[in-house]
Amino acid sequence: MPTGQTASPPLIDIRNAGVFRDGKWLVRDIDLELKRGEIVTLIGPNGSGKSTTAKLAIKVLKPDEGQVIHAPDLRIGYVPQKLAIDWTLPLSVERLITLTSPQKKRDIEQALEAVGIPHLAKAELRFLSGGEFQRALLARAMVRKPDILVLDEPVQGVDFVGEAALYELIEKLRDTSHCGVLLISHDLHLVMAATDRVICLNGHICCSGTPKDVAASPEYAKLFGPRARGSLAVYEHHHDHTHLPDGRVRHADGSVTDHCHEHDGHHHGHDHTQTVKAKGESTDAR
Ligand SMILES: Nc1ncnc2c1ncn2[C@@H]1O[C@H](COP(=O)(O)OP(=O)(O)OP(=O)(O)O)[C@@H](O)[C@H]1O
Repeated sequence: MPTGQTASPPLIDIRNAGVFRDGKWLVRDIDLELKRGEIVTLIGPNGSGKSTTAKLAIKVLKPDEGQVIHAPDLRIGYVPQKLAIDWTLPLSVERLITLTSPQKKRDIEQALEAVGIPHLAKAELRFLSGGEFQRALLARAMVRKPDILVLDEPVQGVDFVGEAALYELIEKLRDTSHCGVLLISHDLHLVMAATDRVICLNGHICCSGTPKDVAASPEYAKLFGPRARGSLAVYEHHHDHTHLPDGRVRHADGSVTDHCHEHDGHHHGHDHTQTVKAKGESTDAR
């Protein structure tokens, strides 16, 4: 069972859903479950229906066939792809968080603390870096204490190092608040290793599975062609040993023992050294 996932019913259950607009199906045959503590990432080329699927998931769009079922009283934190903001007007981070609904000062402080920008409460949005701005948007979503966090391209305008840091933050938010996370990755670039499931869209679900499975799947390779080689990178923390499902421990040198070695450092999920594996290098995705 993936990290943090419980046997509870899904928070969101999309069954065989489709959206029909202007005489065509934008997406069709979408099946997707999101449980508490799970991270699901949607990937796919431009126009493949990622945002449409996310909007379907949060009921901003109604399915024209199939159904979308939410757990009772589901609270959603949504970080949209674009925000309609008049950038000529001064707008502080604090104000962004309270724009659509008032929030307690303590809750705002906690949300900013959780995303690592407690010092930027009064800062003007237009002067923030890309990474700081995305964190402000995350704080705005987290202040509502959501059951699920839906992030439509949370790393836009962020450089590679910042991107890895943001993925690490999202993983941490999932761990501390135990919410479910639906993540849309518009650039086929970096998929968080903490992702339990990747769903590759192309108007329908082209393939799905763990990041490694998807990177190695022929459907994925067919969809992205030569770009697939090395372009799906999986962001991973470096672990010097891994706990196997049967309780044994696999070490960095490949050996397997019943217990950790005395000198073993970090357990799975606690080492923040960053490594990135380009899956195309080790698979024959092409
Ligand atoms: N309301 C709408 N009416 C008609 N067509 C739409 C509507 N919304 C989206 N589309 C079309 O549906 C397709 C899927 O759009 P969507 O925004 O879901 O794709 P996406 O995978 O998120 O793309 P991108 O990576 O470019 O953001 C696109 O061809 C888009 O032009």
